[in-house]
Amino acid sequence: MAVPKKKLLDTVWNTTTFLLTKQPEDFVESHRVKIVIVGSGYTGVAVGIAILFKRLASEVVFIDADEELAKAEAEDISHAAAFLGDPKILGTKDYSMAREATVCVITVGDKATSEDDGFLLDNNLTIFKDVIPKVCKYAPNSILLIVTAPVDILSYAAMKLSGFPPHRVMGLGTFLDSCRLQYFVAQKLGISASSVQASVICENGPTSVPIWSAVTVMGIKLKDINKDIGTKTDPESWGELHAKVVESDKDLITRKGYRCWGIGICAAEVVDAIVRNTCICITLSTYLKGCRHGLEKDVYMSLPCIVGRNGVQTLLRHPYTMEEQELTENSCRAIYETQKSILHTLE
Ligand SMILES: NC(=O)c1ccc[n+]([C@@H]2O[C@H](COP(=O)([O-])OP(=O)(O)OC[C@H]3O[C@@H](n4cnc5c(N)ncnc54)[C@H](O)[C@@H]3O)[C@@H](O)[C@H]2O)c1
Repeated sequence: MAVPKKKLLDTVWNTTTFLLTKQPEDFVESHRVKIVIVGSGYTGVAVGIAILFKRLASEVVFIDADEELAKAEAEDISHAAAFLGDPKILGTKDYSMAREATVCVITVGDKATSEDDGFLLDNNLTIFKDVIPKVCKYAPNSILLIVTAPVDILSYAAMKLSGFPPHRVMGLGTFLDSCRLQYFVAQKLGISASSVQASVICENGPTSVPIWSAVTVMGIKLKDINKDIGTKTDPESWGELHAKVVESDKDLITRKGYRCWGIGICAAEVVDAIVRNTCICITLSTYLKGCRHGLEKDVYMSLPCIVGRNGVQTLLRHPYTMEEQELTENSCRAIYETQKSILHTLE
């Protein structure tokens, strides 16, 4: 309906009041899916982009101690928000912006580069002691997805520091390692990665365990064709592919200075499983109460998990071979050896 010219000129107005009958501040904010990403470095931004391209969130908040970085990254992406389903994208150092988040992805990390894993753990643990309580204060019902390395130890620390039930704290663990093994196996066979099922479990690190007994193509076990697959006596040296998986991060960092895309895409897949309650089965670092894997200690390590709206809903019971079971116990022990050095600081 046309507004009489006389009436408009008589009222105080600006372009917005002229164009819209209701002011933006009167709009009701209903049903938002807010995803918070703590850490706006290479990894955090890759996670954010992957989430946005999948249109999983109506709001993505980047939180970083370097507020200008977080704001600039959010703004850079926002300029093309029209092609991402018009989400709200914000950058801040203010943790109150995490309020009512569905998922909080933790990618904070110390900038210092050191070959010493103990140094990395100490520094990142100090950051976690600062960051995790703040996130949990404002997003007490969220699910925490830990990406920061060493991911198994820091997922355990995050569970302790948050006070969240273990099913709501998970680490990205060996999810990307499983994808990498799937990719390398597919390359060797000359077929597509999505036609191959492959998983790597336990530590996200050198003691990770490739489950060769369950590498399949259309249900056909490669182990039924080559009974020595992945072992030292394997004439086809499939085990080299696992070595490539373990070396992947180092290799990419040597060649391009950092790595972020694979991890970003995997993290978005987990967020997708939570937001849409898809109940997919993937290898994630999850809480294991003592005894389950031959060690009477509680640890976080990767196993095939069913993931949905409540986080890790359940675990898959897998019939591992004797050799795989033995390697699993070794890996579990290796994780606990590192974890025990920080236990007293978490009480
Ligand atoms: N599991 C994996 O496969 C995998 C893959 C990639 C990265 N990562 C891990 O993710 C982490 C981040 O890697 P990156 O390459 O993005 O590093 P990065 O240095 O680019 O980013 C880290 C960000 O954390 C921020 N930060 C540091 N301390 C903070 C604090 N107290 N509060 C808020 N923000 C803080 C920094 O300002 C920085 O922007 C590392 O621990 C890395 O090892 C793991």
